[in-house]
Amino acid sequence: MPSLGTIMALRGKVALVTGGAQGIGRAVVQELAHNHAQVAVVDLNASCGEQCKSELDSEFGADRSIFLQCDVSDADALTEAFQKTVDQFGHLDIVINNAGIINEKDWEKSIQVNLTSVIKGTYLGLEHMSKEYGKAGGSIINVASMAAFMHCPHHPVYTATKHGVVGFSRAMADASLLGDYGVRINVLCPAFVDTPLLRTVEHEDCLGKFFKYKDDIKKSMDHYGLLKPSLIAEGMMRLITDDSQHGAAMKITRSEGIHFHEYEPLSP
Ligand SMILES: NC(=O)C1=CN([C@@H]2O[C@H](COP(=O)(O)OP(=O)(O)OC[C@H]3O[C@@H](n4cnc5c(N)ncnc54)[C@H](O)[C@@H]3O)[C@@H](O)[C@H]2O)C=CC1
Ligand SMILES: CCCCCC(=O)CC\C=C/C=C/C=C/[C@@H](O)[C@@H](O)CCCC(=O)O
Repeated sequence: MPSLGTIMALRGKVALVTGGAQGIGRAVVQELAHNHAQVAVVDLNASCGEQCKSELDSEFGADRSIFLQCDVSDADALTEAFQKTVDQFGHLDIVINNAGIINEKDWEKSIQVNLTSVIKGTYLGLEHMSKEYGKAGGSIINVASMAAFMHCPHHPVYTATKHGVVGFSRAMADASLLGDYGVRINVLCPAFVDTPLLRTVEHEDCLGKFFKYKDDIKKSMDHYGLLKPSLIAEGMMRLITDDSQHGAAMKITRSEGIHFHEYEPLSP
């Protein structure tokens, strides 16, 4: 049951979620709509996206969401998706750069989707929300991973992209303060979550030369356990609605639940 505070915080707000048609993004889209936000679901997968839109229409009405089929690694397409969102709903308040893949074979693609697109999505979010562009402010949450705090031998490029997302997001949070953008920027780092992404590790096309370690990955999943996408959505709602959160790295694990990485203070 959504809290009155969350509904108050999100009613009239417009959110854009990349990778919103499945997995973690789908859970976040559901929670946003449930709390009376309007949502743009941006996803490469047209069939999943149309299914998601149909479900949202049935539960919340056709005016609560749009589905925009888009490859986030295509900068022009992503730019168009942001503009279509603002054209449809009039403004933008929340951006969740969530889309991500595991592909150690076509590792350049992993970097394009998991890091370059998150950078582009952050900059597009600022163009539509930052006071430096005459806008009213907002909130950006980039999705990294607990892989950003560990180094796993079976997906080194994926690990690199997630380290990059954390570093970029925290640096942009500092820039937002310095430049008085009025935009809070945070990063969310889940452990293993029970979504279709985890099933990609069964395919040699995704793990490439590291496919021989796939049993090791499964041991990690068994050891650490799988989280439900709904718990990640709960953490996302906290980052969206808690105005005190800026530059934070939220971790979500089976052992510690929703918590935050504690960074050493920078030496003066
Ligand atoms: N599942 C897990 O164990 C964890 C996932 N994450 C991260 O969470 C985010 C979401 O992952 P999941 O929901 O698990 O994955 P998922 O594969 O279940 O869903 C990802 C969605 O993104 C879409 N997508 C993929 N490439 C795209 C592209 N180029 N353009 C637009 N949409 C695209 C897919 O169509 C899919 O609907 C990713 O950034 C992932 O790295 C982080 C930690 C753990
Ligand atoms: C190839 C599979 C990758 C799937 C997508 C992911 O990003 C999975 C998440 C990657 C690693 C998860 C590690 C989980 C560790 C936690 O459970 C934690 O308890 C370990 C303590 C480290 C810490 O809290 O800093």
